[in-house]
Amino acid sequence: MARIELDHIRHAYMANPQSADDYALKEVHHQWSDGGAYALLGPSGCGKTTLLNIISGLLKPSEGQIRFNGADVTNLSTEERNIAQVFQFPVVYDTMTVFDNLAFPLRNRGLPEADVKKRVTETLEMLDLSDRANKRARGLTADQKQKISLGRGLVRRDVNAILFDEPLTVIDPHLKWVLRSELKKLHRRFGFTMVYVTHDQTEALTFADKVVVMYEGEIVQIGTPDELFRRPAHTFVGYFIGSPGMNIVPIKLDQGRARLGEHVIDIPGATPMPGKMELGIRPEFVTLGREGMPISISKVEDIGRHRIVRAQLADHDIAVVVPEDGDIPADPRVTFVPEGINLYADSRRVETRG
Ligand SMILES: Nc1ncnc2c1ncn2[C@@H]1O[C@H](COP(=O)(O)OP(=O)(O)OP(=O)(O)O)[C@@H](O)[C@H]1O
Repeated sequence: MARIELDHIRHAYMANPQSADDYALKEVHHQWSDGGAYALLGPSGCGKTTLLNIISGLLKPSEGQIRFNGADVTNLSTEERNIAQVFQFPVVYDTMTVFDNLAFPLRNRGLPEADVKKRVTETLEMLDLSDRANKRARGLTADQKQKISLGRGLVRRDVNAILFDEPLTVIDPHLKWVLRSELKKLHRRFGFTMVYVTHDQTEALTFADKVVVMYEGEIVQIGTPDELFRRPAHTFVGYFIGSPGMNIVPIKLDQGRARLGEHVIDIPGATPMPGKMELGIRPEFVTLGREGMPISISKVEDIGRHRIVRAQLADHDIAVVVPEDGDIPADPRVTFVPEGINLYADSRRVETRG
């Protein structure tokens, strides 16, 4: 398996790009560790597939260098990079048996038949396909075929990385959960370097050690699920991760205090900065009660374990998470839990020395 270094990578699909907006992938400069499980998460069109294809070798970046364990692979093909890939739709040889489909990449590399048998049998068991080993792939359901594709990616142990491009799209919801847990187990057992593209936050957060959040051609944060929740580095991360997303309200910042409309919120250590200032606070860190800033409630959604209160605070929409048995007073007010407050200047998080 390999450490993947992305050294000042940029990519434009057009010839002669002029400005940053002409790049589908703006500058990416990161190092991903050997054996890491990374999820590339972001909305449609943010550049996930572009970055994945650059790693796999399907696409040569307009600028920059990509290295595996220090060796430059920028000009190498996928084959030469020794990468396994699993795509959104199954890639399966219909006329071969399920067993032979999985054995194919191993036999191709001349692995002794006894090892082929051992690996394939193990992988079939993991994917719960053992009883179909000798059946032809033709006639299997779409999700069984996709399991074969996953199996073909996982059966090899010698690859530098396994790349997954929205691999569970065609899988039914229950099986999705099962396969995600299996992938996680496999990762722990074999220490594969895995890169997994998805636009589904649940999928990303349950699969990955590190989630790489992309937005408009940029990596805006790489973090653990907990870091993305507590300290979103960009307002987009706050909004995109979490359900509901982070509340983001414009503020004016003085030394140590933020003004939100006529309200004042103490933020020790905060200093005024140039740029558009915003305060971000997750609905879980807003306390509803009889003290604090008055809100007007527009809706209460009961979602079982807790309720989501939708309200206006100083003319801005906010969401508040209230425990199932929590009180909603007639004159509702809110306070912000200090540790849940994040400050943003032009959408980027700024540290306070509170
Ligand atoms: N072959 C191409 N030629 C020109 N533009 C492209 C090409 N492929 C992608 N793009 C553009 O590059 C940007 C990033 O696309 P990309 O497919 O990497 O995004 P994505 O995050 O994977 O989206 P999705 O989740 O919809 O697959 C988009 O604006 C897209 O229209």
